[in-house]
This record gives sequence, structure tokens and C-alpha cells, in this order.
Amino acid sequence: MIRVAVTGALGRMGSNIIKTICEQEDMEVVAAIEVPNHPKKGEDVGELIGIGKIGVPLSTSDELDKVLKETKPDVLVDFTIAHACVETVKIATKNKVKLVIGTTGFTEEQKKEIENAIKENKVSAVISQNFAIGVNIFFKTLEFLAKKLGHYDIEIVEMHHRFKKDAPSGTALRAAEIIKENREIPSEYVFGRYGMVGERKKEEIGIHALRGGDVVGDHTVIFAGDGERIELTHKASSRQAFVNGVILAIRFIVNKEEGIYNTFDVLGLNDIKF
Ligand SMILES: NC(=O)C1=CN([C@@H]2O[C@H](COP(=O)(O)OP(=O)(O)OC[C@H]3O[C@@H](n4cnc5c(N)ncnc54)[C@H](OP(=O)(O)O)[C@@H]3O)[C@@H](O)[C@H]2O)C=CC1
Ligand SMILES: O=C(O)C1=N[C@H](C(=O)O)C[C@H](O)C1
Repeated sequence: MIRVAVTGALGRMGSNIIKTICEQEDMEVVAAIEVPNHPKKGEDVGELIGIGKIGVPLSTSDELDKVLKETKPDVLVDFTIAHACVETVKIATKNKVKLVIGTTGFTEEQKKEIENAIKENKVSAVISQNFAIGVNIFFKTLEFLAKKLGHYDIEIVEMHHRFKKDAPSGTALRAAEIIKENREIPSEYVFGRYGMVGERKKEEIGIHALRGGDVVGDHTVIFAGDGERIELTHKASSRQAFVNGVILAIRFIVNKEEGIYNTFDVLGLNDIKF
């Protein structure tokens, strides 16, 4: 059995991840962690998320080191918030726990802190801004489009629910990075536009974040030329799309001793070249 700890256990992603792990034959939840001073600390997490008793009490992140030493997970899954994730990674890697990280909104400095902790402690991790299989195919398609239409005007539009804390989404930023890496001309990110912006430069990649309602996650990349345009869109209608990828990532990383991987590694998409 793969022993899994989940941080952000009562969150939109964490709670669905716990539910789905409980449905798998080869893995079990051994620890579920929330913010310090959580009013439900000690209560059964299964009952808190509506699936009935699972025998795992809710723990809090101020006791993470102790919880990991007691429960000995193979893998920790983190879908929380950037600053919290950095601290979790430092503690988990010291305890030699492997990682699946889905949290977004990191600064460049936070990304380095996470990478250093993983490398210094010689553990393995999957880090991905989007675990949905469809989004990873969307990313792969973008490699092709950026190679062929990198000289077109490229704009990225994302929409998410009103509760999302970071903007633009990690997925939109990864899409921009893929375009930058694959087009022949240099790139300059432009976050929204306002006022007398003047003529659009070829190098620009416009990135626009919309927020509202209960939208799970929509991403569109527009390649606009003279007399035509291509719009590539992915729409997630259920968080289960992300959760299914997380389950694959847990099975993948448990067999890796050391290194930082992404969802292309998990899904075997690295060998597809255009
Ligand atoms: N990579 C991917 O495929 C996906 C990534 N995400 C990302 O995952 C993250 C979480 O999203 P979502 O589930 O919607 O957010 P939620 O706010 O619903 O869940 C986050 C949970 O983490 C808790 N939390 C905060 N700090 C800590 C801590 N130190 N230790 C333990 N738990 C903590 C929060 O508690 P409290 O509310 O009390 O602060 C909350 O319950 C975001 O960064 C989002 O962008 C989301 C979907 C897919
Ligand atoms: O916060 C969310 O909800 C999501 N976050 C991820 C992101 O920032 O890209 C992935 C997904 O779009 C949902």
C-alpha cells in the first residue's frame, strides 16, 4: 500500500484527493493536514469531508514534523497556498517523504527554495501547474502551434472561480513559458492592457485573468494572424480531471528515488517531438 499524506485536506482539491485515494486499492491516506488552530483538529477527516469514518484524525501544519514521523507516509500531496507549500516541502523533504505538488502562485524565490530542499535532501517530486490529462495534451499541442505560428499575435485568456487567490493561473503562466521556449522570436509577457497601449509588438504574449462564479478552470490561447486565427481551448468542468492526474502522479513518484519530475514525465509525453 502506498501511504499518502495530504496537506490542504479540507480544501476544494485536498478533500477530493482524499476521497479518490480512499477508492483506490493500492493506496491509503495516513495523514491529513490543515492550517494551525483549525477548529476541527482531531476529528475524523472522512467524516469532515462526507465519506464516513476513515480513521485519520485532522492534524495541523504546526505539528507536521511530528505527524510525518508518526505516520511515515511514502508521498505527501500538497494543494494549499504558495507560502505554506514552501514550509511543508522543507519539513517533508527532511523526513525523506516524496512529493506531489499542485499548488500555484509561487514567486521565483519560492520556486528555488522548493527545488533546493528537494535536491539537498535527495528526494523525488512531481511538480505541475495542472494535473489534468487534457491540459497536458493542450500544452503539447502548444509546443507545435508555437513552433509553426510563433510569429502570430499570441494572447492567453484564463477564467477561474471567484475564490482563486493567485493570478494569472499557474497553467496560463506555464502555457506562456511553453510558447516562449518553442517560438523562434523572443517573448515579452504583457499582463492585461489599459490606456494608450500603442501598437502591439510581435514579441508580446498577452496574459489575461478573469474571475467569477464557480468556473473550475478555462484556458484559451489565441494565435491571431492576418485574415485568420486559431484558438486552442481547454475547459475543466470538474476537479476530478485534476485529481485523476494526481493519482497517476502518486503511483509514478513512489517508484522514483530522486529528482524533480512533471506531468509530461508521468504521462509519457516527453518523447513526442514536433
Ligand atoms: N496543479 C493543479 O492541477 C491544480 C492546482 N490547484 C492549486 O491548488 C491550490 C489549492 O487550490 P484549492 O484546493 O482550490 O484551494 P482551497 O483554498 O480550497 O484549499 C487550500 C487548503 O489549504 C489549506 N491550507 C492553507 N495553508 C495550509 C497549511 N500550512 N497546511 C495545511 N493546509 C493549509 C487552506 O486552509 P484555509 O482555507 O483555512 O486557508 C485550504 O483548506 C491553489 O494554489 C490552486 O491554484 C488547484 C487545482 C488544480
Ligand atoms: O485554483 C484553481 O482552481 C486552479 N488552479 C490551477 C492553476 O492555477 O493553473 C489549475 C487549474 O486551472 C485550477
